Amino acid sequence: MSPSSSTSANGKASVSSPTENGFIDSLSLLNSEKAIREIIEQPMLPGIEDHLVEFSEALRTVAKALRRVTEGKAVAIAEAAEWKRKYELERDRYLQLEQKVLSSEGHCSEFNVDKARDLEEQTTLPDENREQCDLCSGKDICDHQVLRDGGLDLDSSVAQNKLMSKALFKLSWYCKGEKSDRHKHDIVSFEKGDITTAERSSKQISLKWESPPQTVLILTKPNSTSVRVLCLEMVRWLKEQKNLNILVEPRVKAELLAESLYYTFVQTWIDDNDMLQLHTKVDLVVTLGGDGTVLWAASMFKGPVPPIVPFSLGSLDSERYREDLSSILHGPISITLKHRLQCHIIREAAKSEYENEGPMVVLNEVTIDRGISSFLTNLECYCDGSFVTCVQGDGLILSTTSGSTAYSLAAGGSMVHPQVPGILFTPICPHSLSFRPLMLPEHVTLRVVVPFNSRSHAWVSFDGKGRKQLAPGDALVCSMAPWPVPTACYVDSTTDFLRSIHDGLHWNLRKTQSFDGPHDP
Ligand SMILES: NC(=O)c1ccc[n+]([C@@H]2O[C@H](COP(=O)([O-])OP(=O)(O)OC[C@H]3O[C@@H](n4cnc5c(N)ncnc54)[C@H](O)[C@@H]3O)[C@@H](O)[C@H]2O)c1
Ligand SMILES: Nc1ncnc2c1ncn2[C@@H]1O[C@H](COP(=O)(O)OP(=O)(O)OP(=O)(O)O)[C@@H](O)[C@H]1O
Repeated sequence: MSPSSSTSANGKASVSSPTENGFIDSLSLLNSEKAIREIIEQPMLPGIEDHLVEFSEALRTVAKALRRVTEGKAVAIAEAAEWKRKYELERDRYLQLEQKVLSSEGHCSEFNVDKARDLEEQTTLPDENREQCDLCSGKDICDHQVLRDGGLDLDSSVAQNKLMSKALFKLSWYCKGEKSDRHKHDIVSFEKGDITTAERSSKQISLKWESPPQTVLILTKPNSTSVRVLCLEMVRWLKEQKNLNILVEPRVKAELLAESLYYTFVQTWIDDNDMLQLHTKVDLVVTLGGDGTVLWAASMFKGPVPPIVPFSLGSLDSERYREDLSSILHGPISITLKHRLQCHIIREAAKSEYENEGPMVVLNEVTIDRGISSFLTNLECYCDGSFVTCVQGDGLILSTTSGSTAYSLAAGGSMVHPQVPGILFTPICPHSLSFRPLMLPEHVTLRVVVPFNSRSHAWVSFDGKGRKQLAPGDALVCSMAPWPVPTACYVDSTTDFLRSIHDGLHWNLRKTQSFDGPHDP
């Protein structure tokens, strides 16, 4: 039997002989256990601890740098999308200009509504019959060629007797009865050393159709009998009186067909990819339901959104839909451009940028909260790279101004007119007496990070939906989306806003003080 060995606190090995006593095996075991404990407890070799600290700090710096790069990429992707949008707008404007030039040169001089209708019929002919165009002899570009039916794979059982091209419209800004085609931003001038700001730019926006709208998407709140009845009526009226293409969700198409085979003309889409093309086809979206249905409608358009006409059952008179829709289809329409936020989730554990998530686009707000965890959230917030604060409480709401009357309001945020561009920064039940809500300008990028020392995960939700978990090290990056939601007004944006806070929220409702009683002398 070989001698057993153990290591003492000073690191030297001690050797016991098996002949020393009969308990040698258990003794050596006890000795080795003690030795291991001593090794664990003894201080490290001088310098090693410092090296380890340095090494872990270096690793953390590298991780931070990598995360910054990924976040930078997310912002760059959002910027690229914005540039693409600008390019497409510019290209469309150029094509329209070209069309105008051709018209003035006599190529398409008789391009009017009737001609456009004739043209629609021609374009439904097979390709070989479409070579010659009456208006431009097939040589030049007309609107109908640029915009004619593209990717959307509409229900093939439906006879499409009309061309699905987008109606053109123009926006103009009004102020005190004056009209202007250009949206004047606040410009600071300093003529002769005096600083002045230009005319206020917050004006009522008016949308004027340049060609008649042809396709209406109707979205309805599910499981509501009054909504279903109104939808049946409205679809029939829009088809028979206005001769429009009608699109509905697959669920609604099934409901309509279950009601009557009369509704076979109603169109729908087949899969989610088709849904992504809707913005290229739809001229107008009508929602039948409440605010949640408007949020649903906006969520269907990740990019540009067609004008939305909300019919709120219960609160507004849906009986008047014929007059309201007639005047909207004729135009001009007063609209509110409701801003949206775009969000990306940057995962700490992501091995490549493709594992990050986004953009998610919200009309009301993005909320980061503690979910089912009973611990305080611990959220580090940065605005364009500057540290804002650490939110310790139930969570944080980043809200648009049109969402300021929703969850942000319930958490103590201000109500803000929807045409004010900005991002509301509203804590949820902060565990501090001095945490007041903030409002930041629309051009900032906000970053909310769950720090590594957070006791729990956080949860993020988008307009109250699509909950996702944020692990320590994960970040949410949020900025203003380039695609607002144009919403038709009943009167104008200010009157509608005030009406919604009076009627919907009973803002500052108080019994009027009686006249009798003490008066100032
Ligand atoms: N404590 C709260 O107030 C609270 C809590 C969770 C969610 N919400 C809100 O609910 C929204 C989701 O709405 P939903 O309809 O899918 O859920 P929901 O059916 O639970 O409706 C929530 C309520 O919020 C109202 N609402 C939604 N957007 C509004 C807005 N911009 N202005 C005024 N009121 C608004 C709706 O009319 C509805 O009454 C979220 O975006 C969030 O703002 C509020
Ligand atoms: N077309 C739809 N498909 C699926 N879900 C929808 C659709 N339209 C609305 N919803 C969902 O139904 C819920 C209720 O909708 P909505 O807010 O319109 O009704 P409401 O709560 O009765 O209205 P109010 O705003 O008056 O309280 C929302 O969560 C919304 O996301």
